[in-house]
Amino acid sequence: MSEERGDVDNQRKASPGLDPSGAVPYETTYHKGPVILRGDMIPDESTSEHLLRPDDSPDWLHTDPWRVLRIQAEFVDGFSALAGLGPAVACFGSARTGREDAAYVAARTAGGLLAKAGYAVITGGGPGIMEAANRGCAEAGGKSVGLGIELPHEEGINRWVNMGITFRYFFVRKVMFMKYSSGGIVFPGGFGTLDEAFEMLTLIQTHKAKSMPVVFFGSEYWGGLFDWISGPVTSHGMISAPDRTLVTITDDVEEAVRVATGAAAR
Ligand SMILES: C/C(=C\CNc1ncnc2c1ncn2[C@@H]1O[C@H](COP(=O)(O)O)[C@@H](O)[C@H]1O)CO
Repeated sequence: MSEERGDVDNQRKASPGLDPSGAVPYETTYHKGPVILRGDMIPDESTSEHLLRPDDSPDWLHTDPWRVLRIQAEFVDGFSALAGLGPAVACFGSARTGREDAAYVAARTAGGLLAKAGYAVITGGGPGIMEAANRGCAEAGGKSVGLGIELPHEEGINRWVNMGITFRYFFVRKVMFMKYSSGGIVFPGGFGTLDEAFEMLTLIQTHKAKSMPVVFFGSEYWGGLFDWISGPVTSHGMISAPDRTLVTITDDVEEAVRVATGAAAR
């Protein structure tokens, strides 16, 4: 071990005549960063010995301090991978949409149009709408990004992604969606899609994020939700009238892409 260790029992050797009370100064000094320790304060085990000692149990892996480091590592990996991405639009939508579904066809078309307009497509990297948007983008030669999430029994990132990152924590992944997109297209979906769309809207509404276009594709699917938002949610004062203007609803893929890329007035 590199730290200077002394035999504690031999540290305080008598120095006859130094002090009539018999007290003698400490002989050995142990350095621990900026701290010095002497006498009984010197630990039995040096820092290096502690580091290199095999663990008795791996329980510490499940403690919050260690979890915080894993979360930090996930942010570092995400930021490092995405920092140079360039302009991008997030596409959200159901993981369950079949390949024959009209919404799949629309998302694939949108992915292609976004790539041709010079935008990367960022999805959750899963099946359904995510696969469709990644597929359209990859087919058009664009940057097709999948921000996957570790889920038991899931296949992993779809084969149309050319830059994929798998996250353990949903909230870290959400930061990546927000930080690296300048607009979003929300295709029909369930709880996951609603969560992502409303996260985006809430951050914009509260000015935690810059204002960006959010397009809901599919008026028949989303109409009921927005009738309710424009009706009871607004009349009860739960949102203000301008909040309703944060979203565009359309059935036209080209319009969805124009609005999401900021190429059309909202
Ligand atoms: C449940 C199924 C697949 C799950 N796989 C997913 N992979 C990646 N991202 C996912 C997955 N499921 C949900 N998401 C995220 O939520 C949105 C879709 O959720 P919804 O509840 O289906 O609307 C999507 O945008 C993803 O970011 C089926 O095999």
